[in-house]
Amino acid sequence: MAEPSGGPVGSYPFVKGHGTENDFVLLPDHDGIVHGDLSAERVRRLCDRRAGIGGDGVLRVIRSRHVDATQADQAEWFMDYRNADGGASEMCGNGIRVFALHLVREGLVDPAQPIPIGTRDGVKTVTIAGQRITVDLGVPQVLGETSVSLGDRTWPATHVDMGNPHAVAFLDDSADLASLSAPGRDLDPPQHDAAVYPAGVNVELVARVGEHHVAMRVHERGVGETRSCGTGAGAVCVATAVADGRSAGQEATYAVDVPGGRLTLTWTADDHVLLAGPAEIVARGTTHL
Ligand SMILES: N[C@@H](CCC[C@H](N)C(=O)O)C(=O)O
Repeated sequence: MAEPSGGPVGSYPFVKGHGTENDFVLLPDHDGIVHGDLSAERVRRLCDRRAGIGGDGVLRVIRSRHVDATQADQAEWFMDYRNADGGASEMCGNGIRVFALHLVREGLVDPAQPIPIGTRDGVKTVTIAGQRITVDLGVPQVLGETSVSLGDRTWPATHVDMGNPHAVAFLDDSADLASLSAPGRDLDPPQHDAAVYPAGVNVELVARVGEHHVAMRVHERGVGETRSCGTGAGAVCVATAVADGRSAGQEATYAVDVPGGRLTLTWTADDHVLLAGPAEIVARGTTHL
């Protein structure tokens, strides 16, 4: 039974999961009849960490044919991703790994085969090998230099498009990522060039840890600081490899430490970015939110 606004009345199922502590509320809505247009207000209620279930975003689990018929012949399932503020984004690298795990747990796909999933950035392929869930994020675009600021500090940043927009800034060797906010506090929203990013941006602040090993904090568009960002880690891999002088056709792999764990990123010789790491489903239930 649908509300006039297109949302549901009564209880409906949800699933909670995370990838390196980037956490999501999944809404099974296979044929698009439970949640209608899925309003921004409903997404905000679900993601609210005090009055709701809590999450960095919502992943509606829906068949591609109900969202984008052009993807339906390649991918049965579509990840309808929304940021915690209710806005849509093109892609979510951790979300799609959690989404694939959910499809497997529900018996909706064969985990032994590559799993194609539709997104607003086109079809992505996920593969599962034990605890390691890998998504091919596709071909990155390095779009030049910009800058980002936090308080009275400004850094040069690399503009990387991973399907969604990113600004990657490297801190001085001596800089401490933890010092970017008061102890136990989240990052304030970094300032960016609105002319470069008219639709907003995800900002990654990066420190080198060792050879082919970096650490990052991220402030996500539409969310705030999160414990991890998969496309952000992909952008960091690309910006770091460029800074390290990677030449076209050369494979580069980086360990990327995030507050919620570690991701492994590979920029392949054929120019794709692969994001690998763990994902977990932690709860299933019903909600009336
Ligand atoms: N956490 C995600 C990215 C989610 C979307 C982002 N906030 C945006 O607005 O582009 C990831 O793991 O990639």
